[in-house]
Amino acid sequence: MTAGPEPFGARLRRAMDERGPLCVGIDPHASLLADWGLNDDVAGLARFTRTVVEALGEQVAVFKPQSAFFERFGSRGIAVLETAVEEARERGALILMDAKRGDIGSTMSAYAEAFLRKDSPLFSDALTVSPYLGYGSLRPAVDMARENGAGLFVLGLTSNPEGAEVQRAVREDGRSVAATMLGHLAADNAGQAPLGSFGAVVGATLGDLSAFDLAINGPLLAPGIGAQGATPADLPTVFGDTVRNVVPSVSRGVLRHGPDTAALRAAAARFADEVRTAVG
Ligand SMILES: O=C(O)c1cc(=O)[nH]c(=O)n1[C@@H]1O[C@H](COP(=O)(O)O)[C@@H](O)[C@H]1O
Repeated sequence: MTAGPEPFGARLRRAMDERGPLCVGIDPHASLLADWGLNDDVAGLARFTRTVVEALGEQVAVFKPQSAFFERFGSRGIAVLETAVEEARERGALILMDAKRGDIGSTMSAYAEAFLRKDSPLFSDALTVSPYLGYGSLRPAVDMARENGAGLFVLGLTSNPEGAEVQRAVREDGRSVAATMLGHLAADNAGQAPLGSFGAVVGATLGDLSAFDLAINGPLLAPGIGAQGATPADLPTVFGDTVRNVVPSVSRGVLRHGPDTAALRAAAARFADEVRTAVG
């Protein structure tokens, strides 16, 4: 029997150990393009993206390109994204595609083919997905991820205040929706070592979450650091004992230091140092 691809969770753990756990989001907002002296067009998008990948591709564990900022330029924007995925991989960074997909199971398998099948042009190490059509609707993506050594990050407790009305809603059995999603993730990660491949997105902005069991044996993506007001020092309060599984994510907080390569590297290094100090 031939061994399958190395699971995402194992690859992520190694990258976090070697490079530190920081994830830098590639979010080419029109306002950032302007601040960098670039036009809000495909050439500006390509220049911005290449600069970030070249500056940080050998420094950070994970890049999280935000698909919408590429999609807004149509097929030529997607081509820039494909190139970025390839160039980031050459530099050893993992790609978490932030496309927040979620649909009925039969359509979910098409999304899974687009992002999680090894021979797809947009094959990513992991994908953000929304479980709000029911966790079971994500099954084709879970299966495709397993087959291809990829992973998922499921929206659990998001960093924005509006998320609470759905995620903290309490079900008939007394459990919140978010707690239910975390339970499904723990089941999908059961028995995996050193870390499961199915993560939750849990905002670093949320304060004490001790009411939730975050011990899902999988990674916890923590956006909200930097522009949304959270800092690495908040991580122990939010994540408690699970803080070692946290992948802190920063987009604008790093990107606003560009286009100077040295300044981008220094900004990412500062966040990484603060994370190391906070997490130990
Ligand atoms: O899934 C995400 O990445 C995500 C989930 C969440 O709860 N909150 C959140 O801000 N994000 C994403 O994380 C990034 C945050 O960007 P900054 O606020 O610029 O660091 C954006 O790409 C958001 O879409």
